[in-house]
Amino acid sequence: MGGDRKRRRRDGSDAPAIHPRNRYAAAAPDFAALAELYPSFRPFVCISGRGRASIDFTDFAATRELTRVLLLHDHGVNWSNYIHWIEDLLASDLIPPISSSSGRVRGFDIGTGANCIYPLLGASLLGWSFVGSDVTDVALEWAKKNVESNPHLAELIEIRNANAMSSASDCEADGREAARDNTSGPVDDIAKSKQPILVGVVKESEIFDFCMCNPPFFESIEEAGLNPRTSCGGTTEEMGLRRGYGAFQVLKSTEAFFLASNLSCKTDSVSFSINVTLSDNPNLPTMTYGDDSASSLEDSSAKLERVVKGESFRIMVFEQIPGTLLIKGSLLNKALSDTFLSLFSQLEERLKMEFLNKAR
Ligand SMILES: C[S@@+](CC[C@H](N)C(=O)[O-])C[C@H]1O[C@@H](n2cnc3c(N)ncnc32)[C@H](O)[C@@H]1O
Repeated sequence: MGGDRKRRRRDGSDAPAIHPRNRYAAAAPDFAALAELYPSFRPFVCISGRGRASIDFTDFAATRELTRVLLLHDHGVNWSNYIHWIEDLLASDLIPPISSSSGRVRGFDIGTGANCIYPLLGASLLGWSFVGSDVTDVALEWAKKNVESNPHLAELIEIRNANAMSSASDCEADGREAARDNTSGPVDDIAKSKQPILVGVVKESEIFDFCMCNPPFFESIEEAGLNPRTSCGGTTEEMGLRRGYGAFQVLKSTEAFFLASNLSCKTDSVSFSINVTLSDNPNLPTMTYGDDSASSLEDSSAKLERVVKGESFRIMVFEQIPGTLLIKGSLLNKALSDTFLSLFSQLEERLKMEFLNKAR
């Protein structure tokens, strides 16, 4: 069974081909084996006349349990816990019931991310409807694509650009304000510069049963790096390198970037990670990329002269969800925080230039 296979629908059209890197491209999930392993899934599995184990895909409870065991078994994730905790809260006396006109639970996911994971899970596991907001173009674009590629859930999920919504409502508010009083008062710069979260993003008269959010949100990679116990992911994790570029290509480009800076790299192509060691007496970086990056690499070489020996940081490339590669840097030596942040942001620029520009 190859990844190029195309199934014919009953109406004669081609069903969308399964992506070749989809974990089920070569072999569909083994329902019998899953039933052996997960007793909760067993009642939904039936054996056809030809001895094939399957489930009734029109049964909501069966598809819900299948989603849960596949996420757990094949992806090692219990993402659905978050959704089930909300489910428990809604069923408890802590939150008064809200009767929406549709009778459907409706949630607001602040910062839904490129994966849009919670709206997708909430809609598929429990039939809830969602508004998922975000502020970065890449997250918004991929969240929409992820919703569109699940047409059975698309009706239930709306993706909202928090920036666009709130600037529209700011304009309206400013207009109203100006009409009332055309002597403008002092502007609160801090409030203006903050990104909107709910005000202006939630529409007037909209009602939600709950609002959820999976922080942290960082303004910049520097801010993310302020906590020495966190790996330097933040906005970079949402960089979203597109399909068509494998993790291996990105790993190799990352390695080339560090080698060009005369840094020593230990690349592990099994775990898709690179351990980078800064020398205490580095040579000037050799330029392999365009002249435009010369000054920034020279800056970093000046910084390198002040640094210490030993493995300094680790870069990992991984695919968190199909279609989005994440590049994560972890600082191994706290003393190198400045150098790490500087090199990591140069790497981010480099990879964006190489992979995002090509993909446009
Ligand atoms: C840690 S990620 C969470 C992604 C996803 N919800 C998850 O749990 O995997 C945080 C997300 O919040 C977004 N974000 C940051 N500030 C925001 C704001 N003011 N409103 C909406 N989204 C925001 C970021 O762009 C990022 O996609």
